[in-house]
Amino acid sequence: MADTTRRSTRIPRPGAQTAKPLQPLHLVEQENIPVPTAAVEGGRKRKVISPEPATKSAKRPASAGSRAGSRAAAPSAARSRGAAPAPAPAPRRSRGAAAVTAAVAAPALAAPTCDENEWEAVAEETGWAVADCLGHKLAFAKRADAKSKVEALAQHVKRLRAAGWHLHDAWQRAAEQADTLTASLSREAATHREDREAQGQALRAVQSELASLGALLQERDAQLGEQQAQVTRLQCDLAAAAQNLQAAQQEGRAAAEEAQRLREQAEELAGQSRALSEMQQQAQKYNAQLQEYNGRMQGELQAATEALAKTQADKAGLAEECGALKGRVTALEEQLAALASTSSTGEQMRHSALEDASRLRGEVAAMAAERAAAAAEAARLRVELDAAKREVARFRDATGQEVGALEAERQAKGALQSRTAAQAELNSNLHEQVLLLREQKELAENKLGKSAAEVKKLNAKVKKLEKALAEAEGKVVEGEAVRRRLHNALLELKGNIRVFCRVRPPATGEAAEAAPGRPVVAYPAAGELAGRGLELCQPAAAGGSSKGGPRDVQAHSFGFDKVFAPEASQGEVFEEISQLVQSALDGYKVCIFAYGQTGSGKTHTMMGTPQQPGMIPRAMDQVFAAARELAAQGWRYEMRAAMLEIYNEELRDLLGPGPPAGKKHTVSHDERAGTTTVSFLEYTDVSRPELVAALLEKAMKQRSVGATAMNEQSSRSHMVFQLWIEGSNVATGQKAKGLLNLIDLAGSERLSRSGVTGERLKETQAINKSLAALGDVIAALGNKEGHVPFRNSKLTYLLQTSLGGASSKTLMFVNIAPSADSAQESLCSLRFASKVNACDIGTAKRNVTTGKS
Ligand SMILES: Nc1ncnc2c1ncn2[C@@H]1O[C@H](COP(=O)(O)OP(=O)(O)OP(=O)(O)O)[C@@H](O)[C@H]1O
Repeated sequence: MADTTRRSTRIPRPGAQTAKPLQPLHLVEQENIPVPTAAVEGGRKRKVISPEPATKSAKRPASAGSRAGSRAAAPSAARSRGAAPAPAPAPRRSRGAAAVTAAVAAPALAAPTCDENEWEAVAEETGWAVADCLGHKLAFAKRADAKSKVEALAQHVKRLRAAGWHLHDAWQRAAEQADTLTASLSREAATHREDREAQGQALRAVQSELASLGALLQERDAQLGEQQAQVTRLQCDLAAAAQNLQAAQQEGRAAAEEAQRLREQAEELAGQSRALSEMQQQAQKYNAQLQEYNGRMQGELQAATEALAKTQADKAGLAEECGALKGRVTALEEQLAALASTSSTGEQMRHSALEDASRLRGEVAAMAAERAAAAAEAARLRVELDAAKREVARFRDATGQEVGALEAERQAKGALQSRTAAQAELNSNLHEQVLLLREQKELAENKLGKSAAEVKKLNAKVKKLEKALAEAEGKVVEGEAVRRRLHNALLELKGNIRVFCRVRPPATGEAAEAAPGRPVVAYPAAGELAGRGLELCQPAAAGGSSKGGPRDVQAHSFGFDKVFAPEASQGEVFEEISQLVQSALDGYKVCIFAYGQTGSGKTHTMMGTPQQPGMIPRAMDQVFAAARELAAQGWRYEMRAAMLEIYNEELRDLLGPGPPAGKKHTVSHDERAGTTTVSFLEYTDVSRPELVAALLEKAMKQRSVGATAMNEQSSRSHMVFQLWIEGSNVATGQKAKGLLNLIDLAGSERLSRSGVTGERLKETQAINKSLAALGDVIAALGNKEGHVPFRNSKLTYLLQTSLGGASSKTLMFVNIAPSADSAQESLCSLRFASKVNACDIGTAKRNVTTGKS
């Protein structure tokens, strides 16, 4: 960390460090104002800037006076011993050496004849500076006499002695101050080391906390994912169960309806069955009656048939008898004829025959009567038979009808019985079905009950999961808030003004060595400055020569928040600023500048090329990607972009047509809302990432590009890219308004080196003025001054709300060319950047934040 410059004669004036505002150093050098050279030119000079020095410097004259008094006493004592006047004291080399030199040199200042105030009298009298006195050549008038010559000589010697003592006093004061400064610097270095270690520890703690938080977040994300998948599965199951339940309910309802219908049918059938049973019983009764009647009829028929057969047998007997009687009559008539023929005998015989005949006639008559009676009896019997037959026929008819009816009834009964059986079967089937359905119903009801319980369980589970989900979401949101807080704390810990140095690769033909084997830019590979330190070697020619003779190279060490060697890719550089870009999404106002001499790689860093996109396109990609990621947590973003350049202290819109003729862009601030508006500036909605590339291309084409001696494509204007980000979280109601300013500053260059005249000279002067104004603003902010000179340039006025607010974060890239030719410019840029880097360090706010974190 020690300043390796060998220009040890540059002893700072006390109090100059804080009182002097920052300016680009090439300007400082032009003004020839001594610049305080601290032990380390770069590096963060924590707690250097404080209001204290002003008070100290106010008190200083008194102590200086007392020192002057004590110093005056010593030479007087020496002079009183008559010692010869001492030559001007030699420069002090070290603290110990100074003490020795002071002790030894004082007696050597032999008896001067003038005192401490003598030089002031001489200066007052002559109006000379010490150098004038030392360089004054004594000249005598041609005719001057020896006395006047001696007097003049004595006068001159007196003045020289006074000058000598004055120089000696000045040297001694400087030596004392150097001692004090060295002591305070070493104390501060120790404090600084301790601070840095403490901050390093805090930073490591925060980083590990961040890492564990990140891991926790990832774990939570994974758990959330699993839970969501589980919820989805359960919801599917639930839907399926609900469908099953619905189907089961429908089935149940249908089954109940069917059961009801079957029950009704069964009841109807049971009624029918009962009616049929009654009918059957009646039919059986009727059948029995019919059978009885039939039996009776059969008996009667049998008796009638028997009577008929007897009557017919009687009739046949009568008919036989009648035939036998007829034969006997015939035989008697023949006998009578035979008797008539025999008269006497005949007569007698006739008589007897007559008698016989009359008896026979009687008998025949009796027999005829008998026959007639038999015939009558037969006729009666015949009538009776007919009647019986008719009765039988009638009975038969009746019986047949009855039998038919009975048969029909029997058939009906059979049909009824089979129907009853079928019905009974159906009934039993239905009964079985009813039982089955009842079982099914019970099952369905059970299932329904189970499903309802399951649904209840699932609902409870869903509710639990929803709660867990809400909790997890809450935790994610909380995690996001914690991340934002930690991210902010980390950035604050790192500093609200941070400086990165980037060294571009040497161009073809560019000499990158200050001396053989000594590269112009070297990077400490180990120690505290590894990765963030840089050593610039200035070739002798660029550094000038010293009084002590020609020197070879001058080495200057610097430390920043990060140093990127030429091989660092755009991606690696962006990685370091991505957190800052994220801050814009979190509602911060972010400014990222690229500062450096012409051709040092500012535009390459900010815009890049299509193959190697720079910070602006990468920042846009990140903003869109992060906005997409945050959408899952309910964040919605609206983005508007504008691009403008500041050329010769005038604003020009790079995306729109600009103001109408005769008008100019004006910048106005709304202090309360913390917003800035530029009149006639086109704000383009860039909610779609694909619009950005076209916008950037359009802007780059419009940007003023002119040729200078330093860079063929030198950008002579400051280019400002602004992205307004408005986010709102529908879930939490949070709102964030961020602004991202990405600024490619115009190339800084010393007028003497750029060799420009006319318009270019005017441009260069405007650029230098606005860069100096930027330095002033940063210094005033760093010193917590009451007045910050934002209005001194259009650039600082435009960025007022982004640079000065409590929620602003600033990063400056200092771009360096590695060539020997550019070493002086690089030194100026690095010194400017070092002062910017030192500005915000050691502020109360930062310490409190660090303590908290
Ligand atoms: N990191 C790098 N890697 C490769 N090439 C680079 C790098 N940085 C710068 N260059 C190249 O160096 C040249 C000058 O760079 P650039 O134009 O970015 O400088 P500048 O600082 O913007 O200059 P000016 O102020 O004049 O605009 C360009 O050709 C650029 O491509």
